[in-house]
Amino acid sequence: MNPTRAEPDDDFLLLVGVLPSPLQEAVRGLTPGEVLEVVMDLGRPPEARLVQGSVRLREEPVAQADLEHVLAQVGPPGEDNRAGIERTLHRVSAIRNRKGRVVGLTLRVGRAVFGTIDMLKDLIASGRNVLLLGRPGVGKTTKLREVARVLADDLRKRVMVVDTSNEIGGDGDIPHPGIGHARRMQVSRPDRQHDVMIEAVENHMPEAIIVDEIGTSAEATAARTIAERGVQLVATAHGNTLENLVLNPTLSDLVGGVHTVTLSDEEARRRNTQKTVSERKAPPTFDLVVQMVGRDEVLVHLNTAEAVDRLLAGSEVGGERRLLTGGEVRVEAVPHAGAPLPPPRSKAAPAAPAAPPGPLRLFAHGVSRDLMDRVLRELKVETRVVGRLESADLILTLRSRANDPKMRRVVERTGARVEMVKRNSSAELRRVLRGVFMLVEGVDEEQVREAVAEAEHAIQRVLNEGVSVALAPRPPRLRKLQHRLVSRYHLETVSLGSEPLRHLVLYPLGAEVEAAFHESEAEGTA
Ligand SMILES: Nc1ncnc2c1ncn2[C@@H]1O[C@H](COP(=O)(O)OP(=O)(O)OP(=O)(O)O)[C@@H](O)[C@H]1O
Repeated sequence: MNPTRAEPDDDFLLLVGVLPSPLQEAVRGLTPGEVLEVVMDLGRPPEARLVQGSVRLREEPVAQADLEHVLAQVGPPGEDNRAGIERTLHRVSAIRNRKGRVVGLTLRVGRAVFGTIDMLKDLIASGRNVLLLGRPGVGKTTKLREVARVLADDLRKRVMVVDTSNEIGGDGDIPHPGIGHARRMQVSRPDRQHDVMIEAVENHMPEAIIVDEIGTSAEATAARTIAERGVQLVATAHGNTLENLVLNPTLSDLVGGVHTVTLSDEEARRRNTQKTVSERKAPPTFDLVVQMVGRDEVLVHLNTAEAVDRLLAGSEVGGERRLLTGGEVRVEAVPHAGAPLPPPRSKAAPAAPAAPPGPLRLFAHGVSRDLMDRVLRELKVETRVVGRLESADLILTLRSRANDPKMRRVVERTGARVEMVKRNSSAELRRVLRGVFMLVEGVDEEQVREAVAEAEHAIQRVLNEGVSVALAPRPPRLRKLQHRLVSRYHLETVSLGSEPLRHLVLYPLGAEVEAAFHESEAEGTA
């Protein structure tokens, strides 16, 4: 049996079937493709969580008998408090009280989604190790399942899925067709995942290994062992962004690990830094990191080593944004900025051998090349000025030439970013390029770092917890920088208060924000 696009709906009915009958009726009334989870908490009305928001399934609260009804269908949850429904991809997770009795259930709809990794296919096919990051529920497991199928069926590799909670290959001993011909190893207890990862390499000669949720240092070590044996590893890890991972002492090893080193006075002067700095310790286990911003939007770090080095040097990491819209994949370069990377300090900490994605490629369209070169030198940003429109990641165009049909055609094809300058003056070029590279004039680097770190932390909280978060008061330039960072995640921001206490507040997606408050920083007028 091959999975088809229609199959999830048939599978969906199997999940509906384990619910008490009044709830079955309510869930059947919903559009299957929009249901992500059914949530049943003792003493509260049951709910369905949808792609957009959630709905109550009935007013009457969930009773113990309702929970027992579901558990009788799916069997007792394992040590990870999860149970499955045989030959489906659904997952039922239990919440227990202090005495061990189940008082809540989350029934997650699992789906095999064909084509969901179209925007990552080249990365997967490259044979390099890929780590997927993203907030819970963003669709990491669904992508990983399709990675297994594509590697096994389309690229004809010997693939082994290490399936700790049977989430990738589904419940039961025969894997779900969603993983294609990939083989699957079940894991008896979650704390054995690292053993099974090693067992997979030693006993079954795989060319690729797929693992969901690397979360412990034993698993990080197993991942390194697999990578050292030349087996391709595609995995997910706890953590939403590369920054989270680097700051996580247990998992930072996946991206090379971090240690603190003390520089000589001369070296510190040369780099213009403090004497004690954080540096990457080793080559990363994963060559590429894919940060899932949404189901159909990712930020790819094509060279983990370089991205981590930039992060530790306090610079913008940049990357490649990929978007799937109407079946088309659009790729845009996200420029990185800040000080150039320090050279490797000694042979003990070499840079990873992976091919670097290179600096941002810039094309001057109607803009004086000499002037642009001069401003770029002055701003000390790392770019390569290219001679062909087709090779550019970023096109700097004179406003009067912005509608040039040839340029528009190229942009449509390459997805290059276009920035406009009103006139050929160095002040204007400086203004635009500063915006592109997020350079902030008149504030010291430490303040910039702090404002960026604060905004990133808040973004994660808003995305994970769905709450609004107020940032500390900042001067207008830093608020503008924070606003720009937040807007990449399509979150709402407003500025509140008056100077010097004016500050940004971040709101979750879709929150109703009073239009009158809308952030003027967006237009750069603050
Ligand atoms: N491309 C997609 N199309 C339709 N549904 C999807 C898609 N991606 C994910 N989903 C649905 O969204 C929900 C969450 O997906 P998934 O379990 O893959 O997320 P996750 O990031 O692995 O979450 P967690 O970290 O909590 O395990 C599931 O109900 C899944 O079926």
